[in-house]
Amino acid sequence: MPKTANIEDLRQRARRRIPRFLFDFVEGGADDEFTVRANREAFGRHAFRARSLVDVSTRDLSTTLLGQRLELPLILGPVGLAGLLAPGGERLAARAAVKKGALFTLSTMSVCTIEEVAAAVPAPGWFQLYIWKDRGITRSLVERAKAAGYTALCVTVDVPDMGNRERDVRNGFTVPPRLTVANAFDLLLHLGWVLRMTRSPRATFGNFEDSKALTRRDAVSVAAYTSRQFDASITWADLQWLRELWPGPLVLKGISCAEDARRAVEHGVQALVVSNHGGRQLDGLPAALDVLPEIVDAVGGRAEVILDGGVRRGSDVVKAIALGARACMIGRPYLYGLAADGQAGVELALELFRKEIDRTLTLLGCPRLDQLDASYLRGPGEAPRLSLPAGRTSTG
Ligand SMILES: Cc1cc2nc3c(=O)[nH]c(=O)nc-3n(C[C@H](O)[C@H](O)[C@H](O)COP(=O)(O)O)c2cc1C
Ligand SMILES: CC(C)CC(=O)C(=O)O
Repeated sequence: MPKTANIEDLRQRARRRIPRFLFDFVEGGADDEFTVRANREAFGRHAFRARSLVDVSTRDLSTTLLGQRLELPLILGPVGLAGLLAPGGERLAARAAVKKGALFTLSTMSVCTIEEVAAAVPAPGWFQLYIWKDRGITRSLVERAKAAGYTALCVTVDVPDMGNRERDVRNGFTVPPRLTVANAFDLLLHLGWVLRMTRSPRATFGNFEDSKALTRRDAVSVAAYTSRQFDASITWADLQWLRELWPGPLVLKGISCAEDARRAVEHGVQALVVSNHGGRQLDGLPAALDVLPEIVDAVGGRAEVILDGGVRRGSDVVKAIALGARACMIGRPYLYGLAADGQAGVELALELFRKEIDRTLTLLGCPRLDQLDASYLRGPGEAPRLSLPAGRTSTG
């Protein structure tokens, strides 16, 4: 098999290794997937301004995030159902993050439980919260995360209801996944995945008893399950309630305009994730990278800003940090690794990023990540657009 040179190669490996309905769940976005594509294309509108004759013989890729030192400026974003890609998927990804000096965020909607992931690593990372209509359940999630030692609560604010994921509708994707006439051939082609999953203790949302009880006969779509549970009535006022439950750092994920960024800071949020949920929620939102400068400006250093969406290259990370992000969050890139080769695949994804960030800093003439600023970029209008071959989001 040819060597895996970049994240796109890892994506191709993942595509071959898991059933189509699962790959589509990972890959897909909402409606026409305009925002999914926009996230990626935005990076091509920024070109570098490199400096020459700078001593770049040693480089420093480290950063600090909410006081924690990271060897790599990368956060594995919260991802529901990662445990369907490989048995124990969330545990494997959390271990890979620790090994490579990145940070892991566990989703409320994980297959492994809050406690299982915490027990798999020396110190757990962040816990991502979806607010349930039943506040007793929400409270219990926060208390479990606190007891298990998660270091920050990352509240996702862009899912009052699920985005319209048409690939999942078409594929009839359910939790737990079901054998149907339509997907029988797909499953037959991926017997390795079927066998691997028979070793998995569960294929549903592990943190919830009602979900754990779901059988293949009463399987539900992700949209139906979350619509029943997620609270679409939450407002800024509810953050105060969360503050009382969670004394540690609070992160808001899914901020996409300056007004909300300012409000988040006024509510004492320590970090915010500029994100459109990887284009999976409101289709038509601009690329996360395009709204980053407006948000960095609105925050004015009063909170840490993280860029999430479309990051596929080390050079993307360098561009986001030059525009004021402290770190980048990645979703699909590490899921490709997990699907392709379990923990080793996630480590490979992170190693590809590490090498690319390192090489970019070297060639850019900026040996330290913390020295990056907008002077290392030529913005849209200042430089010709860098474009990939038609229809490609990366090479490979
Ligand atoms: C399969 C999948 C499941 C996701 N589940 C969650 C989730 O449970 N909670 C959440 O806040 N974001 C979730 N996200 C969004 C990611 O955290 C992240 O915002 C997005 O993937 C970033 O875009 P990228 O995939 O281009 O890196 C999910 C994304 C994917 C691809
Ligand atoms: C399982 C889902 C609720 C996770 C999610 O937020 C997503 O798919 O984007």
